[in-house]
Parts: sequence; structure tokens; C-alpha cells
Amino acid sequence: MSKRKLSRQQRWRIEKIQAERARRAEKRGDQDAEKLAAGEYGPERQGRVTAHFGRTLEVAPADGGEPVRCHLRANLEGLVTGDRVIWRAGQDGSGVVVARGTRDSVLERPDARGQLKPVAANIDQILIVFAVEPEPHANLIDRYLVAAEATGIAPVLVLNKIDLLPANGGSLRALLARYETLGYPVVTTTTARADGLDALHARLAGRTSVFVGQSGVGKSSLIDRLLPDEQLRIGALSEDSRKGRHTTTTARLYVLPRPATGAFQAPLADGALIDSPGIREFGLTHLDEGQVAEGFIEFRDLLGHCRFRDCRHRQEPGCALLEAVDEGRIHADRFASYRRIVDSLDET
Ligand SMILES: Nc1nc2c(ncn2[C@@H]2O[C@H](COP(=O)(O)OP(=O)(O)OP(=O)(O)O)[C@@H](O)[C@H]2O)c(=O)[nH]1
Ligand SMILES: [Zn+2]
Repeated sequence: MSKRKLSRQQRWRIEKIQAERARRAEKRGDQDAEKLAAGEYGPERQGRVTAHFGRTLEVAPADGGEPVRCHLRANLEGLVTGDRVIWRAGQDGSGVVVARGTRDSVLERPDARGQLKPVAANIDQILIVFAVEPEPHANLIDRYLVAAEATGIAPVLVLNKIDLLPANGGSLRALLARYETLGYPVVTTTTARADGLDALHARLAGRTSVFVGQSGVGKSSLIDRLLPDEQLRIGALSEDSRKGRHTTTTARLYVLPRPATGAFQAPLADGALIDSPGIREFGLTHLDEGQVAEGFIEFRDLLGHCRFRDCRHRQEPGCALLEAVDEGRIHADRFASYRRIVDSLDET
């Protein structure tokens, strides 16, 4: 079969599918309009998307209660987990989403073709999980921080498995102190003690968070402890797995239950966790050299102050960054890390 013929056939198929989709969407739109006009839907309510499967969404009512399966009005596209929406309840227990609220933040991931797609919205903080074992390199922490800074979402460093920390704190404590000096919040955790997650609970309260970090640092263990309601998670998973390969891209929002014990029990506001395998693998993708430099927060005030406008901060005279390194205002390790990350961009 010739290439041309194949592509014509493909085009015909695609057009047919699109026409069918448009027809269905129109029909659904007409039905919606009729139902909305006939008062078959209740009043407008606020909610938040907890999961999405194509054009079907799960929406948690803002005023509490079980999530409701909703479909989208024909003119709404591209909603993701975490989106704030206006929805109306139908008479059959399902609902319709009629509007999307503005987003505070969006987390994007490359899809199968390498194009960035939003996967979750309205995230307040990215929890970068590290552990005493496997021991993190400063460079790895910096990579995550740069990636987080590029999203505009606040990063938080979580050092897990502190039960394995030597009595004097070891070199890791010193490393993390450096990041605290830069202004990054650091939380330490252990799943080995009942009170090991107290500081984390406090950090999660009232915010929407995602966990990222390299394999083996304890993300699953932490999340299992935060969401002890196994049924909830297993139910969500089996539902996702029916969708086959979509599992990796479908993010789910969990409202965190209040901790049953501990000092934080009463005053905590509800927190939420958005999780998916794709989000956990979040790392350094699609950044250019400028974004990497911006991702080092102590560089920011200096950028644009080098003698040469196109300074690459290597050995140029009058480089504001190199001067700051010489004077100790930028830590030499952080600068070395910056260079390593930039060099790795050239390789890809
Ligand atoms: N000593 C100690 N071990 C822990 C702690 N938290 C988790 N672990 C162990 O570390 C190992 C890895 O934990 P996981 O929760 O699977 O790590 P993960 O980050 O989810 O790893 P991936 O699923 O590969 O991304 C397991 O054997 C856990 O039991 C902790 O606080 N202290
Ligand atoms: Zn420079």
C-alpha cells in the first residue's frame, strides 16, 4: 500500500471520528441546554476535580460530601485534577460541570509525544522527598529544586528515614541546613515512629501538595501513612487500571484525613494530596539554560548584572555569578551543581 493511500485513508478515518465526536458533543450540549433550561439540574455549586477519565470527572463538593461523577459542558475543555469548578447536581446522582475557576498553578508533564500537558492544578507545594538512604547528592536536590522553581510552585524538602541518621546528624543535616539558609523549608520524617510524621502533618494542613523524589526514598510509605484508609486508595487504583495505560497520567486528589493521634489533631485545617506515578517521576525536563539559572534562587538578583548580556557564566570577565562565588555569596557546590545541570542539558 502506498504511503499516500494510507495517509488518505487515515485522514478519512480521523475526519469521521472527529465528525462523530462533534455530533455527540453537540447532542450532549443540546441535552444539557434543555435540561438546564428545564430546571433538571440543581443550583450552581463549587467543587474541586478529584479525578478525570476523559470527559467524565469526579468532583468533590466544596461544602463536603461524597465526590460526584460529572460530565463536562460541551464548551469546556482541558480540566485536570485539582481544578476548582462550578457544577450542578442532576437528578440521577450525577452532575454537570459548567465552569472552571482560575488556576493558581499548573503542573505539566510531557505526554507520549513529548508535548507538555497539564496534569494537575492548584498545587501549593511540591514536597521533594529525600532519605538518609539512598543518600542524596546535593546535585540531585538542586535538580529537583530547579524543576520545582520552573513551575512557580513552592518546593519543600522532606528528609525521610531520620531513624537511620547517625547521632551527630551526619553530613546530611549540614547539607539541609544550607538549603534552610537559602529559605527553603525542610521537614524531617520517619515512618519508624508513631510521631514521625507530626511535622509533615503540620506542613500539609490547609495546603494541596504533591510528593516527588527518587525511587526508594519512601514516598509510598509516607503516603500510606497519610492515607490509612486502604479501601479508598485501592478502590481508586482498580478504577484507574481499567483505563490501561492512562494510569500513568491520571492524577487523583485525596483529602487528607486528620491524624488520629498527636499534638496536631484539633487545629489542623484539611490538606489535600494529588498523586500519580507521572507526578512522582517529576524531574528536570524541558528547561533551557536561562530557566536553570533562574531555578537557583540566590542567583536571581545577580542575573542581568554580568558585563556581557549573553554571559554564560563560565569564565567571562565581569561575570556577576563568578564574582559572587569568589566572595562566598554563592556556595561553590551550588554553582558546581548549576554547571552540571547546564552541561547535562547540552547532552540531551
Ligand atoms: N528505616 C526506614 N525505612 C523506611 C522509612 N520509610 C520508608 N522506608 C523503607 O524504604 C523502602 C522504600 O520505601 P518506598 O515507600 O517504597 O519508597 P518510594 O519512594 O515509594 O519508592 P518508589 O516506589 O520506587 O518510587 C521500603 O523498604 C520502606 O520500608 C523510614 O522512615 N525509615
Ligand atoms: Zn555571568
